[in-house]
Amino acid sequence: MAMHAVRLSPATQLHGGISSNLSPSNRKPNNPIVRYGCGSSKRCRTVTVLASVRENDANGRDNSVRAMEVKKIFEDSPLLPKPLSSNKLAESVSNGSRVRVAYQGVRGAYSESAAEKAYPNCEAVPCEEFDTAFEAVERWLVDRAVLPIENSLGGSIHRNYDLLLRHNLHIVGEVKLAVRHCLLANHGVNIEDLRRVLSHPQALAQCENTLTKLGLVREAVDDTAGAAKQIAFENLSDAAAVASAEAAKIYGLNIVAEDIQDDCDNVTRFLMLAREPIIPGTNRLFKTSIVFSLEEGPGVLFKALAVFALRQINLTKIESRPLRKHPLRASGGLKYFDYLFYVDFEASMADEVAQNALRHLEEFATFLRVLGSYPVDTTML
Ligand SMILES: O=C(O)C(=O)C[C@]1(C(=O)O)C=C[C@@H](O)C=C1
Repeated sequence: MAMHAVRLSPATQLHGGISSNLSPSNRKPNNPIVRYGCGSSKRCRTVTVLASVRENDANGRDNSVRAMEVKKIFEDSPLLPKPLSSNKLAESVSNGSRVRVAYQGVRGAYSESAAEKAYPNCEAVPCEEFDTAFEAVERWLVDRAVLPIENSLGGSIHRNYDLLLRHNLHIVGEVKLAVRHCLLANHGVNIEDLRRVLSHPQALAQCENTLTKLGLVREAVDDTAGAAKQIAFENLSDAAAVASAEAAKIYGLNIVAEDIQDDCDNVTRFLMLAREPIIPGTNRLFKTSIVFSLEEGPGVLFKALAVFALRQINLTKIESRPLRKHPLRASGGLKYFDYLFYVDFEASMADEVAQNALRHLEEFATFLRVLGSYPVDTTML
């Protein structure tokens, strides 16, 4: 069979709107339809792409040509927006009608789902780096940024704690997302063919047991959907991606294993960030996130945490990070590591008891900043 040109079909579809002109009878068996688009959002358009690529692979024809053509489809498609990079931020133009939410990764990343859960109907804007997502908010190009901060299996996403401090955005909400990982490979690739697995380090950590059983060599990439895209782009036959079922749809991959995370209860918590804080309320359950540093000495952390215990305020999270601007402190001829403590507690800044606790903490903290006071996501409790 000759290599068919891979082309974008004019049959561009609008979900729930303009219908496709590609009837099932047009679909010749040697012209399988690969769909690139999102299936979850009703407003999202789906481009139908005619491609003969699978047959060509099976017949051992030139895979590099196939890979280049598939790559071109992705690059040309206006429906898979290129992630923003810091030097291309100005290219991000708003149509003005929907909340724009920046996330790190490419289409199909869990962060995109988190943005959609927090702001249904939002325009999710992919960014190459977390810094770009922050910058996009700071420069008024988008309204919000979404940031994964911790996972029930993999733990804290440390770098993102550091970013919270480096930038001056406010936490205005949180979202907890059930993360169900799949192993995605190109069609025709079996689980026994796999040698390598690509994904975000957090996702790899969350599937540690399964990946070890399968004896796969881990390769870290920027995000789960980016891994899926790479598998498809490069038409890899010895590698799979750990990513979502949604990413499989978008990048035309096959799900070779489902629910591969080490525990079925796998939840990632994301933070929503904005230029302005929200006005904290008392009408529902609120949480407040703070960061502080302390002098060195016996019992200082105990004293700091006691300001909450004394007032019956529940702590939900504590994380320590190096104080990077001043990582070492000399005292009594010794050098100590210097830390920042990030604490989340269950109270609103509108509660007097929370204000009193922070006033008390200020008495001995060398630095204190409130990162945000925001409603608790109770949908997963
Ligand atoms: O790579 C993605 O899809 C992301 O959205 C990032 C991320 C993370 O940083 O934790 C989000 C959710 C999952 O825990 C795995 C990866």
